[in-house]
Order: sequence, then structure tokens, then C-alpha cells
Amino acid sequence: MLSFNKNLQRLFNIAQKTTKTGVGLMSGTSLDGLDIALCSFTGNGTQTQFGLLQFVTIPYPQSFKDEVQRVFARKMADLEQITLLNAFIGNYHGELVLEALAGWGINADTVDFIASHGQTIYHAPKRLHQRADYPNATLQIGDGDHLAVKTGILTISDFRQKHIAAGGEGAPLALYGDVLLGGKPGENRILLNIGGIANLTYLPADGDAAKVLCTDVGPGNTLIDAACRKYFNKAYDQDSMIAYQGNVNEDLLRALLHHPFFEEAAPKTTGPELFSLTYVEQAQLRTGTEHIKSEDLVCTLSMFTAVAIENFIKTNVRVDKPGIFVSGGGAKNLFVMAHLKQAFTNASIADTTGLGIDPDAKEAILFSLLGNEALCGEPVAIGNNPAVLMGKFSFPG
Ligand SMILES: Nc1ncnc2c1ncn2[C@@H]1O[C@H](COP(=O)(O)OP(=O)(O)OP(=O)(O)O)[C@@H](O)[C@H]1O
Ligand SMILES: CC(=O)N[C@H]1[C@@H]2OC[C@@H](O2)[C@@H](O)[C@@H]1O[C@H](C)C(=O)O
Repeated sequence: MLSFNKNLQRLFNIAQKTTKTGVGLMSGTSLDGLDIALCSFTGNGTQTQFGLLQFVTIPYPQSFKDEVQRVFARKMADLEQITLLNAFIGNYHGELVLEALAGWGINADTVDFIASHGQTIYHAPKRLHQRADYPNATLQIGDGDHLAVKTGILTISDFRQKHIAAGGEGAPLALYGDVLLGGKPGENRILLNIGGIANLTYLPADGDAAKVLCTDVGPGNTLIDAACRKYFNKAYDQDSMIAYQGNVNEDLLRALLHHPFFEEAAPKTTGPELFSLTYVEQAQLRTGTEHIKSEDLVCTLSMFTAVAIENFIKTNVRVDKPGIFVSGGGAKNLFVMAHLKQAFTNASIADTTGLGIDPDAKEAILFSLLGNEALCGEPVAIGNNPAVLMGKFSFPG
């Protein structure tokens, strides 16, 4: 009798289950913590029935953030540190999953799969590295084998490489989930995620997948957070309290908005490799605004995020009365949200709660959904994005 690896038998059994339970993990560019979403899935593709069973963000200790910051978005970094972190993060994320499951009173044996994004440490689309002989590239660490062995749960990880191999920039992957969960016939919708970087998916009212647009649009919270860390020793500008104490410096704002990224055709991606404090300091030097008050700097950076989003939507998504649904930590940035509401008086703007999606959980849900597709889906053609199933399988035993 033909015998084969037990892991493959287990994989086959999970893929055939009518309803699957999956854990989605997202550790974003803000480095605030690990988002953990426990979801149930029946079916796949546009027929997916999905439920968010539990969600938690487990904050990272400062010591861990400091260790990741040593290599995060840096052109020059310590190769040993990257190697150590790759194993460490995989194992650490496994521990955090076990902690979350224990907190929910859920036995790990009842979970069919983990879908893990890992931690992006460098994102290098060709538009950034500009080296003709090299492809688009991106690197997420926190190896899936460590998660699988730590938790005993089948783990699917490293989703972005297939996207690049098939012609994409490795991001944003949000569209694969947004199309399945967020579209509504008869409504033009924009699903805007304001994380470290801001990205959006435009879902047209006629449901035409060819017209769907998903792209990064510019900085989200990354510059605001970096300035808060440097000048106020705070992780972020809670409820925009600092921004509201300052004024926008119009010269600096104009200089910040002056970069070829904003003129490039979508879809396009970016990251803190470009939008860093170095970018801001160069703009300050050009405009002689190095000595403005720190409150004015945070206020101007908040306006930069808001205006970059406004400009993108007004130039590229010219539809009447769109419904704009915001997710990510930036949905709580009062200053940015107030500007968007003022800029789009003909649109309805709310967070994604109205879609039945917890705004903080959206990206973790996305990865659980991509995991479900990796197990039992079909490649879907959306806009000019690669029609591929993404993710690599790691077995516990
Ligand atoms: N109450 C609040 N007021 C203002 N900003 C907030 C608030 N709560 C969260 N944020 C912002 O949201 C950020 C975290 O957002 P989120 O978790 O969506 O980022 P991420 O998932 O790491 O990013 P990305 O999607 O780019 O990978 C914080 O760093 C902070 O800037
Ligand atoms: C390389 C990378 O990690 N990109 C992230 C980042 O955070 C927001 C934006 O930049 C987006 O392009 C992407 O994440 C989301 C989950 C995505 O792929 O849709």
C-alpha cells in the first residue's frame, strides 16, 4: 500500500473540512504588538462565510521593540541580529498564540491552522531600490516552522513572496480580503487602512473585479509615531492631543508632499524605508523649518498623512458619494479623521464596524482569510493583481 507523510494526510483532512477554525496573525509596521484573530470559515472565495470568534492585540514590551528597531527598515543592519530575530519571533509569536488561546479557554487541538504575516523588516519594491537587475523584494521574518512546532498547529506564512514571484510588489494584500468581505453591489466603497502606512482598496458599485484598485497611498502613523518617540518620549499621539496643540507649517507640508511616489501610477507600495524621520529632516532643511516647535511638527506630519490620502482619492478614485470605511490604529487619530471628514463632505466616512469588521482586527482577519484560501481556494483575478494563492506550509511534526 502506498504510504505517505502523515502531515500531508492531516493537511488533506483540514482542507476538506466544511468549517475551519483559523488564527490570523499580523505584526505591522507600527511595531505596537501582535494582532491575533480567531476566525471560522465555511467555503472559500466569494462564497466565504466568515466569523470573528475572538480578537486580541498583545502589546510588545519595549525591549522587544528595541531589538526589532535595530534592523527595522534599515539599509545597513547586523546580519546576526536578523538571523536570531527570525527564529526568536517565530517562537515568540507561537507563545503569544498559546497565551491568547488559553485566555479564551480554547484548546490548541481545535484550531485547524495559523496564518502568520510575520514581521516586515525591509520592503524594497523596485521603485525604492532602483537597481535594474533586481526584482521587487520584501522580507518578513518570524519563521513559520517555529510557530508550528511551538503551537502544534499547521502554520501558513510568508504570504508576500508569491505575490512578488507572480509580478506584484508583495503588497498590499488587503484587496484579496476586501473584495471577499467588503464589497456591496450598488455602492462605491473605499476601504482605507491607516496603519504605519496608509493603504486603500476601491470597490466599485458594479462589482467589476477588473476595476478594483488596491494600493498604498503614503504614510499612515509611521512619521507621527516616530516624531512622538523622538520629541515627546511617547509611542504615539494619543487622540491627537499633541497635534491639536500645534499648527500646520505650510512650507514644510508642501515639501513633504513633494516626492515622485505621490505622482506614480497605482498600484504602488512604500514603507518606513522611505517615509522616515530622515525624509522629514531633509524636507525641513530644504524649507528652513528645522527649528519649528515639536507640536507644530507633529501637527504638520498628521496633516501630511491626511492630505496624502485626500489627494490620492480625489485624483484616482473619482466617484460620487463613496462610502469610506476606515480601519487600523489611524481610525482613532482624531486629527486625521477630522480632516478627511472635512475634505469629503459628499462621502460617508466611518470605521469598518459598520461592515461587521472590527477596525483593529481587519489585517489579522485578512491573513486568516488568506490562510483559508491557501487551504481550499482558487486563485482570483482582481484588477491587475497576480491571481495566485499565497503562503507556505509548516507542519508541527
Ligand atoms: N487613540 C489613538 N489616537 C491616535 N493614534 C492612535 C490611537 N490608537 C492607535 N493609534 C495609532 O495607530 C498605530 C497602530 O496602528 P496599527 O496597529 O493599525 O498599525 P500596524 O498594523 O502596525 O500598521 P501597518 O498596517 O502599516 O502594518 C499606533 O502606532 C498609533 O499611531
Ligand atoms: C510590506 C508590508 O508589510 N506592507 C504592509 C504595510 O502596512 C500597510 C501597508 O504597508 C501594506 O502595504 C502592507 O500591509 C497590509 C496588511 C497589506 O498587505 O494589505
